[in-house]
Amino acid sequence: MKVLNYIDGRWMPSVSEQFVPIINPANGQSIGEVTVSNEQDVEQAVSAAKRAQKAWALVPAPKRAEVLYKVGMLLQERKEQIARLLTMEMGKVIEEARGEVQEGIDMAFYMAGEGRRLFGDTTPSELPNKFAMSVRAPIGVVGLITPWNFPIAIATWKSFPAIVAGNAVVWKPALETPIMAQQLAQIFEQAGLPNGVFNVVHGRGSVVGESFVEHRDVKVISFTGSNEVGRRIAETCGRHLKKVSLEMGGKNAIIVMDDADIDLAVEAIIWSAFGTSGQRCTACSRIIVHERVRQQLEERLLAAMNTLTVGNGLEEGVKVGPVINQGALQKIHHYVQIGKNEGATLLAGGYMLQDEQYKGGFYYAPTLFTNVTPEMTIAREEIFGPVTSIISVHSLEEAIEVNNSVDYGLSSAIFTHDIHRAFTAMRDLDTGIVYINAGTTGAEIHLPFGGTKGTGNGHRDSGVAALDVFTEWKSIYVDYSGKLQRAQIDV
Ligand SMILES: NC(=O)c1ccc[n+]([C@@H]2O[C@H](COP(=O)([O-])OP(=O)(O)OC[C@H]3O[C@@H](n4cnc5c(N)ncnc54)[C@H](O)[C@@H]3O)[C@@H](O)[C@H]2O)c1
Ligand SMILES: O=C[C@H](O)CS(=O)(=O)O
Repeated sequence: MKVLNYIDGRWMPSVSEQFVPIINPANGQSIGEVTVSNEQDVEQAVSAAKRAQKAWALVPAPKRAEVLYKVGMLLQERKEQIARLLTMEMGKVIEEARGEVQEGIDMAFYMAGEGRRLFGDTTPSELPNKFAMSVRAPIGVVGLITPWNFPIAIATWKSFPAIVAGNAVVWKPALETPIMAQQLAQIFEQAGLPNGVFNVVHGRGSVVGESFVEHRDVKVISFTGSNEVGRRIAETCGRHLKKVSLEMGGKNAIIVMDDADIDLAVEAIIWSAFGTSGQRCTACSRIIVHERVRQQLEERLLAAMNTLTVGNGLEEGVKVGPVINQGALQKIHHYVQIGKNEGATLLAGGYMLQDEQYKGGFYYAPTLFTNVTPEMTIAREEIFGPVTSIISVHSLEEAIEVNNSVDYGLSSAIFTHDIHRAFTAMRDLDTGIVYINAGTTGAEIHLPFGGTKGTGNGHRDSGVAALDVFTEWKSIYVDYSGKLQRAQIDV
């Protein structure tokens, strides 16, 4: 499989003529190659988008939405095929891959509906016979930069609202997962989106990403990825006074109170900590447990972890797939070493899986630490792998304080049957997403998605809030009095 750029409705290799292999993390084998672009390709894509956007913005929003309905139907038709490719390219197990494609389908229909709403406001004027309103106007060319862990869902969270609002898109997907970008571009092509409204440029962040962050005709950057890269992008956008939406890492926690349903909490922890091999921004990487139920939780958690099968995500019964590449494997293991050196107790895992059945792939055993303190590195930094840590507390107040003590603020959860505790946690947990009696993962696409503190810069993906990123408010006054009326003049 050869993955090319998609620019102005045409499939083309980069002018660089360079390709790199696409690696299946389950076995280390190449499943194709992808073109590696440079600044010239970006220039071409941005000019195409700029030309196309002018006409696209004039198409009425309900008509723009019709393309998204078609996109939703095509995604639905190809759900299984795309999900299988997603597992081969990124490694997540097939049931999760199907779930990710479903997120894209849901987002298509949801955002298509927004084409018939795209609400503005009417507001009474201060003056007689004068009408005042505000409308959402498209911004122009928007640049999307996305990670490899949700290579299709996150692209739909961003591109669908951008397009329905009348913008044109230039997208730089992660170089690890270009096949998903190709699938989405093919679907837009087949759905009849006019040429140039949706463009994909593959390449390295430091070249392609930076060059369109710097580009004067790209008016908005919507980025999802690591904190380090997000901060760099924000600095550049700041210099150019460019609007930027950042969705970055997390250090999410599940709080288990002494009145919790422990079996339910264990089920949620298993799913949130080890699903997608812990490579979710919302992954549960801290378990903050009331000391009275700590031992019970540890025992049941270990029992549940023993039932987890690690392997190729396409195989029946596999619950935990590989991590994305060798670099990720080394980074995860490094954090495990730090955890041990800083005095945490390793209860399970802590090693790479290298038996014959895992040959060539990038597999890490689901790992559980206990006796972790909030100051330890493994309790503060994003590991992005199947590693989670138990921190013991003595009260709800302490649990909330520990939850809030990290630099990130994406998702948190509490297990309790006490309505006072649940509502107090809902109010005081300093994260963009709070779950009561559910794990930290599993966001629904019609609610805003994003976080506080180091997780972002106040914008949100998903839900109607996504439209705030891709539109600008325009206030309009219509004076039908037939005379010049002046506001702000005292007569
Ligand atoms: N908050 C969220 O919504 C959310 C969702 C998923 C993943 N994430 C985060 O993403 C991270 C994992 O993804 P990753 O490893 O792909 O992140 P990353 O930051 O390394 O890369 C993200 C994207 O940025 C590009 N990039 C890299 N350097 C760049 C530069 N200098 N200029 C412009 N673009 C550049 C990459 O090529 C890629 O497309 C984790 O930190 C995870 O928490 C956040
Ligand atoms: O990052 C994308 C995921 O869908 C978010 S969640 O883990 O499902 O909440």
